[in-house]
Amino acid sequence: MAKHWADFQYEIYLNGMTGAVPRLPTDLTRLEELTEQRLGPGPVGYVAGSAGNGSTARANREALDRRRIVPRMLRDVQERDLSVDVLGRPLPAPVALAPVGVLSIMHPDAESAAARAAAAQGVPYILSSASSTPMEQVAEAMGDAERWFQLYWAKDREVTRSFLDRAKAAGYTALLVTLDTPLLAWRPRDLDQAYLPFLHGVGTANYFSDPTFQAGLAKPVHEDPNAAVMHFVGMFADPGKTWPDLAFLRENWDGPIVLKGVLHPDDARRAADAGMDGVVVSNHGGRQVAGSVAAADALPRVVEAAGDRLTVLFDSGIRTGDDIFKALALGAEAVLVGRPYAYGLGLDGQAGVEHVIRCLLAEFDLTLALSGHARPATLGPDDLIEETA
Ligand SMILES: Cc1cc2nc3c(=O)[nH]c(=O)nc-3n(C[C@H](O)[C@H](O)[C@H](O)COP(=O)(O)O)c2cc1C
Ligand SMILES: O=C(O)C(=O)c1ccccc1
Repeated sequence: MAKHWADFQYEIYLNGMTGAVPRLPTDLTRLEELTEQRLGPGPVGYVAGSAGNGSTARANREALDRRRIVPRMLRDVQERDLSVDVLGRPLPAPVALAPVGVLSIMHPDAESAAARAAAAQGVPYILSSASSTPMEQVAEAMGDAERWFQLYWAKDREVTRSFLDRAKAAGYTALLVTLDTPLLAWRPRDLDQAYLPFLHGVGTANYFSDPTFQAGLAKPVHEDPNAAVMHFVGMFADPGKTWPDLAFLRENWDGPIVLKGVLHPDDARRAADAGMDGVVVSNHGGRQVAGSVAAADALPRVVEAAGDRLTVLFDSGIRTGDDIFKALALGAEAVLVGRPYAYGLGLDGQAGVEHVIRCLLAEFDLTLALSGHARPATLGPDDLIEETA
C-alpha cells in the first residue's frame, strides 16, 4: 500500500491529545507575514519581492484562484497513490523544491537544511547555481536522495562546463536551465532597500569554489573578495544567448535537460526541436517580467505544444494542495514550490521545510480524494471550471 500523505492530518490531531499543536501554521499562506515578523524586512523582502508593482505575482494567484475544482463522488478513493514518474525518475509525489538561491539569508544551514528536508520526505531537491553552499556540500548532506541542478548559464563557457562536470560528479541527475533571468528585473522592494545579496558575497559559493572561476581572478577570493564578486557579477548571466547555444549544453550533459521559464508554446516547440527533455512553465514566481502572463494561464497552451515530446513542469504561485491539483489538471506532470519552503526554512530550519512539504502533500492528497481521484494520472481539464469575471 502506498504511503498516504493525508496521514499527517491524523498525526497532528493525535499529537493534540497531549496538548501539542504544530509549530508553524498549516495554512502556508500565513508564513510570509510570520517570517517578516521574525526575520525583519531585508532578507524577507528579497524572498517575497516581485518584479514591478507585483502584478505578475498577483496574476499567478488570480489564475489559480479563478480555476475551481469540480469534485466527483462515489469513485473509491480509499487506496491512493501519489507517486509519478518524472524525467524517468520515480517520485513519491508530483512535487519538487524549486531552485531558490541565497538561502543563507533565511537560515545559517541554508541549502543543506532544505536539501535534508527534501531527502527526508523523498521529494527532489533542485539546487540553485546561486546557492550559498557549494553543490558538493549540499550533495553530501543528502546521501543518495534525488537531486537536480539548476544552471544559471554563465557567459564563460568553461565555468559552465566546470559546473556541469561538478554537478554530474556530485550526483545531480537532471539539469534545469533557467532562461528567464538573463538580467535581474526591476524589483522595487530590493531597490528601495538597496539590497542585493550577491554584492555581500551571498549566493556565490559555487563560483568562488570553482577552479575554473578562480583561474580567472588576479588574486585568490579571500585576498580580494570584492574583485571576486565583480567577476561573478560580470559573468553569472548572459543576455546574448540564443537557441542554437543549447547544443553546447546538450553535448555536455548526459541526463535530462529541462528549460525553466517557458511561457510561449512556440518556445516549447523550439525546446523539443533542440533535443531538450522538458520545460518548466514559470514566470519565476512573478520576479522577472512585470505584466507577464500568469503561469497557470500559459500552461494549457504549452502542454498542447509539448504533446508527448516534452515533460511539462509548473511553478509560480503554488501555495496549497488544491493549487497542485489545479496545475496537474491543466496538464503539468509535477510542480515546483519556491517561497513557501524558503519561509519554512527561515522560521524553523530543516523542520520548517519538512512542515511545508508535509502540509502541501497532505492537503493535495485530501483534495484529490475528496474530489474523486486516487492517483494524479486521472486529473484532467474536466476537473476544473474557469470562473469568468
Ligand atoms: C528568493 C528566491 C530566489 C530564487 N532563486 C532562483 C534561482 O537561483 N534560480 C532559479 O532558477 N529560480 C530561482 N527562483 C525562482 C524559483 O525557482 C521559482 O521559479 C519561484 O520561486 C516559483 O514561484 P513561487 O515562489 O511562487 O513558488 C528564486 C525565487 C526566489 C523567491
Ligand atoms: O532572485 C531570484 O529570483 C533569482 O533567481 C536569483 C538570481 C541570481 C541569484 C540568486 C537568485
